[in-house]
Amino acid sequence: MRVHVADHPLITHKLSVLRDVRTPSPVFRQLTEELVTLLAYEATRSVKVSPIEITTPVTTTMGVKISEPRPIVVPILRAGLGMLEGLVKLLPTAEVGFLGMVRDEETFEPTTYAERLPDDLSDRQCFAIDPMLATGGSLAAAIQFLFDRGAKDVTAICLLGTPEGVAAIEAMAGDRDVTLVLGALDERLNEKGYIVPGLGDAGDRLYGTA
Ligand SMILES: O=P(O)(O)OC[C@H]1O[C@H](OP(=O)(O)OP(=O)(O)O)[C@H](O)[C@@H]1O
Ligand SMILES: O=c1cc[nH]c(=O)[nH]1
Ligand SMILES: [Mg+2]
Repeated sequence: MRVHVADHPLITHKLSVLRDVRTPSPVFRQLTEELVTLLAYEATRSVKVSPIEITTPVTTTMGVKISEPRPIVVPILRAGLGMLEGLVKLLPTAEVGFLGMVRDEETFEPTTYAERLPDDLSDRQCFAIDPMLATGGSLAAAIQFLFDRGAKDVTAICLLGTPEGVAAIEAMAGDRDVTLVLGALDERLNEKGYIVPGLGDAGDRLYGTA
C-alpha cells in the first residue's frame, strides 16, 4: 500500500481552521471542499489518461484525456459527501457511486446501510472519500466492498488519519493496489474512538447536527 501524508502549508493552515471548535458548519463545508481539491493533486497522480490530438490556434499537438472507462468516485456517507463537490470539480467526467456507512459508537463496528454502485468495477479506477480514518473499520469495509465488486485499484482520500487506521487499511489491503492520501496523520485514537487531536465528528460538523 502507498501512503501519502500531505506536507504543504496551505493544507496545514486549512486543517487548523477545520480543527477549531469555533469554526461553524458553512466554513467547515467550504474548507472541506478546498482541502479535497488540494489533496486530489496527489491522489489523482496515477489517473489513467490516453493520448489525443488537439488543434491549438497555432498548430496541432498531442494532449491527453482521462481514459475510458471513467473513474468512479465513492463518497462514504454521510461525511464523505462533504468532499464530493471538491473532487468532481477536478474529475468532471467521473461517475459517482455511494456507500452509506455508520459506525457503532460503542463497538466501532461499521454497518453498511446504503449502496449505489455499478455491479462490475473491474477496469474502473476507484476513489473513496471520507474525511476521517479513525479505527479504519469503515474505510477498510468500503475498500473491501469495492474489491468484492471487481475493483483492482483503489485510492482513498481522508483529511485526517491515525496510525491505528493506517495499520488497519494496510492489513486489509495486503498486496492489493491501494493508495491512501491523508491531509494529516494525527497522534492517536482516544477511548471513544475519536481522532486526537482530530476535529470531532466530521458528519456533525459538516451538517450542523452536533
Ligand atoms: O475509522 P472508523 O473508526 O470506522 O471511523 C471513521 C468513520 O466515522 C465517521 O462516520 P460516522 O460513522 O460518524 O457516520 P457519519 O458520516 O454519518 O457521521 C467517518 O466519516 C468515517 O466514516
Ligand atoms: O474523530 C472521529 C472519529 C470518527 N469519526 C469522526 O467523525 N471523527
Ligand atoms: Mg459521524
